[in-house]
Amino acid sequence: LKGRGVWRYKNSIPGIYNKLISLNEGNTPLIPSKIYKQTYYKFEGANPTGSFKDRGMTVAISSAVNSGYKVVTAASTGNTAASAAAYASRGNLKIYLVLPKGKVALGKLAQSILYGATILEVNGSFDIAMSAVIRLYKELGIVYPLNSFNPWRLEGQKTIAYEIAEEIGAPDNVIVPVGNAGNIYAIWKGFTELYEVGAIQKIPRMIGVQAEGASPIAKAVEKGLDTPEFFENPETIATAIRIGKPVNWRKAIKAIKESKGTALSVSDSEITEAQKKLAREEGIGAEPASSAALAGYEKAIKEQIVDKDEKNVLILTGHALKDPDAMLKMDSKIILINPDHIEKIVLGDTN
Ligand SMILES: Cc1ncc(COP(=O)(O)O)c(/C=C/C(=O)C(=O)O)c1O
Repeated sequence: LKGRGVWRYKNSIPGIYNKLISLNEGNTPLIPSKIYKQTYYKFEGANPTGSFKDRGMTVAISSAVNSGYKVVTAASTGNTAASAAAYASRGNLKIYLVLPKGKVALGKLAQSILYGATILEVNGSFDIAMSAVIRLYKELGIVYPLNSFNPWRLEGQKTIAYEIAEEIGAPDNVIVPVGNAGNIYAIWKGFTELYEVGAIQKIPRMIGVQAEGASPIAKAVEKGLDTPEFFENPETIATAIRIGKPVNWRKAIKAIKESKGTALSVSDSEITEAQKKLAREEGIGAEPASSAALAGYEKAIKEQIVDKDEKNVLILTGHALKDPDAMLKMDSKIILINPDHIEKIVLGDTN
């Protein structure tokens, strides 16, 4: 495992790990944009279970195993579930996933089943599932909570910053989709650690992007509030970030403020258009919540919050395959043909 992905940075990850539970996560592609001169996409969909969650899960599950836990649990909008289930099976741990019934994208539910997790469904939002896990952990203490208030998760996720800096130095702006708000803080923490040891000369501005119907942090930043107004019934097609009460909101606001960044929200239609643009112009398949990064980026350019010619990195947090329903709803070119006449179609198809 030496020299691979997240554990290449073992010395900067706190904790003693006699045993590493790893799927060689990390080392994801940094893809230059065809559209914007100095814009890059950090494609986290290339991780073993298809999202950035694997970076934090390898650390959290390794920590659970090294601490002798046998049972782990996580509430999730889907990607944490898929990742936790994979790493739990890798680490021979029993896992209970608490999921909002009917609100988890197909690919993620399928993965959670595939990896053999016990799935506890609740009627209600992700936030209801989250509060159940917190109560379970506080009352029982025998289960190990894997959500992103678990500091080990963020220690793994901060390696996103390390990889970016190694490849292109410190960007001017980093645009991150925000749900439970751990990742924007983790990435900021990574850049701050590099800055403190002199590896980079400036810390990028952290730009958080939320879906309008689930945007407590974006609204708090826009209104200059210290405490966000939470969303009782968050709603967006970007189900991964359909979170009304982010557990890490304090950390996210700290990262945004200290980096002189900001947070903004985008509509579902802007997210859908961005997902199409990423795929059909950049050749990159990202799920709706990830595409919010491009929607937010283009809105930030329009509002002169960022300059498109600066060195900017968008974090594409999850693979398009996670949410097949979102793709199937898109305009498509499907033509039923008589196979004997295929040349007519192709020769006649001028566009
Ligand atoms: C694709 C994708 N993009 C962005 C986010 C937001 O990251 P955070 O702001 O650190 O929460 C998530 C989060 C998912 C969960 O919270 C979960 O899986 O339970 C995600 O899956």
